[in-house]
Amino acid sequence: MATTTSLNIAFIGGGNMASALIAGLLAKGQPTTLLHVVETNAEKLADFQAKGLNTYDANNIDDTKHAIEKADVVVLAVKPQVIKDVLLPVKDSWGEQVVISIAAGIGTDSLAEWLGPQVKLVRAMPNTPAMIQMGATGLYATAGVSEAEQQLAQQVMSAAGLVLWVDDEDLLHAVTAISGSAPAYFFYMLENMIATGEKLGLTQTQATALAMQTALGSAQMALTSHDTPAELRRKVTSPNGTTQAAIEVMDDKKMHQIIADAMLACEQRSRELSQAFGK
Ligand SMILES: NC(=O)C1=CN([C@@H]2O[C@H](COP(=O)(O)OP(=O)(O)OC[C@H]3O[C@@H](n4cnc5c(N)ncnc54)[C@H](OP(=O)(O)O)[C@@H]3O)[C@@H](O)[C@H]2O)C=CC1
Ligand SMILES: O=C(O)[C@@H]1CCC=N1
Repeated sequence: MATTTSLNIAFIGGGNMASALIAGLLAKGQPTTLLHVVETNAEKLADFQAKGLNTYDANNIDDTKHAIEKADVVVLAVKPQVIKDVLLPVKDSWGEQVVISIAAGIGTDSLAEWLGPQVKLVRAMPNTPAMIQMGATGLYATAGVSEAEQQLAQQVMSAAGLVLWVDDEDLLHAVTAISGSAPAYFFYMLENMIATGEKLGLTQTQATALAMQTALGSAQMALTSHDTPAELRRKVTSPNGTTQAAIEVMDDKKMHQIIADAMLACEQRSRELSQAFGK
């Protein structure tokens, strides 16, 4: 089977998530000459062109079709709000390409209607740490996608980090809540820890270095330890000590409930996007 480095991969939409995935692919050795980006934004196109990628003006339907025709794999990386309008004008352009949609919420029933039922369709929910090959991606393949085509999609997305298949499309809403959107939860925690560190007298540089190294160390420890996160937490928490004082505030303010509510809101919003912008 072809490796990603011999595949033509086209991105329709060259924004934040496409840029993160492209960075992952480039780091894995994907030649720029085999990467294609279709975008409306001239500045973004110029940036990709300066890096040696092939670029196409999305305002020109023929240009978009040209990119699709060249590609073995096409990643749909536009906002859920516009994906239908992007796909319908190029419905007659699809051949053997494996199409990977990363649009949050938009179901394969809608996508198949806009692409045509013959298209080999995979949905993915990646996250932005893809940029440093530390991403986590949930994947779902529709019935018509062969084992080899699934492997192809997996190769493309695994350039970004961990990939994990779900066999029920509905679970992609949960994947969005636990990993797709979740880098933002951790960044939010870091932002606020750093701000409070400064209020406690540390410089911004000191607070940033200490908070970030602690996030990295904790994640690495949780990944490599035989202990569960709950056990690791207990090992930091001396009876009646400093950590207990902090955790008691989190418990009193029902932080566990805040985390659960936030993830449920995320999952629910993904379902709403599916209703609002699906067929
Ligand atoms: N960001 C994230 O962490 C994640 C995002 N996703 C999904 O990825 C998709 C993209 O999100 P994100 O990268 O954040 O969004 P961005 O807005 O950064 O990227 C979308 C890009 O598509 C461009 N665009 C708009 N219309 C068209 C068109 N007709 N043809 C081609 N390109 C067009 C936009 O240009 P312009 O700026 O000019 O409008 C923009 O550059 C979404 O569907 C989102 O749900 C999934 C997982 C994680
Ligand atoms: O916020 C969003 O809608 C996108 C999908 C997952 C992460 N970002």
